[in-house]
Amino acid sequence: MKVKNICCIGAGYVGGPTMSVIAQKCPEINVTVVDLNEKRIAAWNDKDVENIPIYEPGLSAVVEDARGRNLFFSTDVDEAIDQADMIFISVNTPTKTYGIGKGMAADLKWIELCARQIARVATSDKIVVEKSTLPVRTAQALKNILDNTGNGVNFQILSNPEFLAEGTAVDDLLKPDRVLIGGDLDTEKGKDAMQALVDVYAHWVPQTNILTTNVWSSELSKLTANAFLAQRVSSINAMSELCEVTGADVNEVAKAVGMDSRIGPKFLKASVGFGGSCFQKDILNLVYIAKSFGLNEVADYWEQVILMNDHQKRRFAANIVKTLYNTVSGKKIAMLGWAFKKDTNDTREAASIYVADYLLNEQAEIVVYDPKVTEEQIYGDLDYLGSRPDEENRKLVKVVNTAKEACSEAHAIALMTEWDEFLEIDWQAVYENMLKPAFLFDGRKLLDKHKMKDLGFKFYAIGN
Ligand SMILES: NC(=O)c1ccc[n+]([C@@H]2O[C@H](COP(=O)([O-])OP(=O)(O)OC[C@H]3O[C@@H](n4cnc5c(N)ncnc54)[C@H](O)[C@@H]3O)[C@@H](O)[C@H]2O)c1
Ligand SMILES: O=c1ccn([C@@H]2O[C@H](COP(=O)(O)OP(=O)(O)O[C@H]3O[C@H](CO)[C@@H](O)[C@H](O)[C@H]3O)[C@@H](O)[C@H]2O)c(=O)[nH]1
Repeated sequence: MKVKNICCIGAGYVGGPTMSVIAQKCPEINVTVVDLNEKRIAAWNDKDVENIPIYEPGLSAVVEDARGRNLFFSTDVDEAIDQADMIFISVNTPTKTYGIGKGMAADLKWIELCARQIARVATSDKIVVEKSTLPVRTAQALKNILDNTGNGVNFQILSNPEFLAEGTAVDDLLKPDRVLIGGDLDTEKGKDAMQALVDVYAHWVPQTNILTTNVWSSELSKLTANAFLAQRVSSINAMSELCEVTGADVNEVAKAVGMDSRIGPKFLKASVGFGGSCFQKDILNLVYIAKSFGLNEVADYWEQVILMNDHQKRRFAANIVKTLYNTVSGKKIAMLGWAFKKDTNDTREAASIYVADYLLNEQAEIVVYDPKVTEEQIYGDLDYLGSRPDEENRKLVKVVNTAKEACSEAHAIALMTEWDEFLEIDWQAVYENMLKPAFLFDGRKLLDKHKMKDLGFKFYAIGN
C-alpha cells in the first residue's frame, strides 16, 4: 500500500520537526500535524516562519519549503484522523505525578486519549504508529482499545521510536543512524503496514539504515538507547568528581578513554548534569518496568544513573555556596544559559532549574541570561517546583537580555549551557564589572581555564 495522507497527533518537539522533514522529502504525501494546543498550532502557522514555536537550527527553512504545499498544522484532530491512512501518535508521555507509579512510570493518559479518539472517529483502515516513547508492550494496550470499537476498521500498530536529539533535530532526521520500525512480522497485514512505513522513510534514508523488528524489541530499544546514553554521561560525571580530588583532568581522561574504539568518543563530556525531557523520564520508566517484573537488581542498576545525575547537580550548587565563603545570602549570582543544552529553547529538566532552586534556598539573588529562553519560561520552571511562593521567584530572580548585563556587579557566574556565544563574550570586561574576588563556575567545561585565570577570575570547572 502507498501512503497518501499522514496525520500526526502532537505538534511538539518531535511531531513538528519529524513531520516537517517527512513532508519535505515526500511531496506526494499530505501531512497534517494536529494538536489541542491552539497557541502552538497558531505559531506553527505564523506567517513569519521564524516564529514557529520550536527553535531548531535549519527547521524554519524546512517548514517554509513544505508548509501550505503538503504540510499543514491544524487543531481539527477528528478531520485529520478521518482523512489519514497512517496516524503517528507523538504526544507527551511524561513521568506520572499521581497514583500508582508516581514519580517513575510514564503517564499514558494522553496516549490513551488519542487511541480512543482514533477508535471513535475512524471509518477506514488505519496504520497507527507509536512515535512517542512508550513502555514496552504499550502497543498491546493500544490494540485492545482500537480493536474494541466494533466498527470493523482494521488497525495495524507499529512502533517507530524517534532518536533525534534537540539542537540537532533536523540533521538527525535527515541523516538518522537508523530508523527503527517494529510491527507484526507474523501476518501479511502486519508486514504490509511495516513496508508502507519503510517506503515513507526510503524517500531519503538508505534501506540499510532502516531496521525492522518485532514491536516489543522496538519499544524497548528506545528506552535502552536513552539509558545507555545517559549512563555514559553519569559515568564520566562520576569520574569528574574523582578528577577534582586527584588532580586528573576529566577532559583528558575522556579523550584517552574515548580513543578506545570499543568505547568511542561521544557522550563523554562531563557536565553539571544531564537534562532534557527524555533521559530521566525514560530511565525512571525502565526502572519501574523492571521492578514491576520483580527484577530488582536490574532496576537498581539503572536507577544509579539518575542518582549520580542528581548528585552532580547538587554538588555543583553546593560548591558555589562553599566557595563563596559558605554563604550566598543576598549575593548576586549570574547564570549564563538556562536551556538544557545549546541550540534549543527547551528547558525541561534543565540542570539550571535545580541549581537555581538550590541557590535560592540559600537566599541568593539570581540574574539569568539565555539567548533563546523566555522570561515567562524561566519563572514557570521555578514556580513548577513549588519551593517558594511564585512572587518570591520574581523578587529573587531577574531575567536580562545580555550576558554582560547579567554579570555586571555579580559575586559569581555559573555557566549552565554551552551556547557558542559564551565563547565570544568579552571576559576581560565582564571581570572588570564584577565584585572581587570574581568567581566563575563553568558547568560545561566550555571556557579556557588558563585564559580565565590569567584574567583574574577565581575559576572552577567540573572535573578539574
Ligand atoms: N523531545 C525530544 O527530543 C524527543 C525525542 C525523541 C522522542 N521523544 C518522545 O516523543 C514524545 C513527544 O515528545 P515532545 O518533546 O514532542 O512533547 P511535547 O510536549 O513537545 O509535544 C506533545 C504535544 O502533544 C499534544 N497533545 C497531547 N495530547 C494530545 C491529544 N490528545 N490530542 C492532540 N494533541 C495532544 C500537546 O498539546 C503537545 O503540544 C514523548 O513520548 C517523548 O518521550 C521526544
Ligand atoms: O557528553 C554529553 C552529552 C550530553 N550531555 C547532556 O545530556 C543531556 C541530553 O543531551 P542530548 O542527548 O544531546 O539531547 P536530547 O535532546 O535529550 O536527546 C536524547 O533524548 C532524546 C529523547 O528521547 C533521544 O531521541 C536522543 O537520541 C537522545 O540523545 C543534555 O543536558 C546534555 O547537555 C552531557 O552532559 N554530556
